[in-house]
Amino acid sequence: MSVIIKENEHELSQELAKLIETASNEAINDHNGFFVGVSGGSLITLLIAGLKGIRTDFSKWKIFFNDERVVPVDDPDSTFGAYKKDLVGKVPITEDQFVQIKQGVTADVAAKDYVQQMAQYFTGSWPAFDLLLLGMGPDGHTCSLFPGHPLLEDDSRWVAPITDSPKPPPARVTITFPVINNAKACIFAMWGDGKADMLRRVLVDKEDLPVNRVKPKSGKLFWIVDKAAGKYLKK
Ligand SMILES: O=C(O)[C@H](O)[C@@H](O)[C@H](O)[C@H](O)COP(=O)(O)O
Repeated sequence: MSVIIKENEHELSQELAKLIETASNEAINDHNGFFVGVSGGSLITLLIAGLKGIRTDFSKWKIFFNDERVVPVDDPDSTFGAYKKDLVGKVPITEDQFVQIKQGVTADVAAKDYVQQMAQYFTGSWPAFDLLLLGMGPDGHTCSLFPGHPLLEDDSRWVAPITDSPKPPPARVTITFPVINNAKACIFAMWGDGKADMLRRVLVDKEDLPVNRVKPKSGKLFWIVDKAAGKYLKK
């Protein structure tokens, strides 16, 4: 595991972009495609800032959602809606490169359908993402895997529905831990004072929180944070 502390949000977004560029170019050289999972929340801001400057063949990217809210695309809560509004057009990525959840169905149906969609790109018992870009919530959740929730133990399916998410909106779909830990690399990226306490609990106290269950078998796990978020971490 590597913990990288950058001076500010700008440097953090540049570092994140550099790691994404390397992962993308390696994947494209290896299998002519880059399969990346993205999260919602504040990560999008970092990606908008960083991705513009990277040199890679964006047309080879297929972008999946680590989790997605079961709402219409034009709802302000839709993660795809946010990427469509804020990222498409600013970097050479088109809408159809995103693997979207099925619209107008329950979380259960959307989760099953998402597995079918993923199965068009991955073989094997678990999908092997080239990279997962993860966020951490203030309670230590990642994707839509929340502390104390039974989904933390789900090891039977690639994508699970959740209808009682403590972070609104309640209905979502999320990849499960076996999928996360089968990824070739995982990156947590975050900034700001608001993340500092939880980062201490996670990385210093090593509490049993969902984010601490992210242990990719590949061993490639990065935490990239700014000085404010990392203020309790040793240099
Ligand atoms: O649906 C979501 O909300 C996200 O996918 C979620 O998993 C996010 O990564 C964390 O909640 C952190 O969000 P922030 O970075 O906005 O705190």
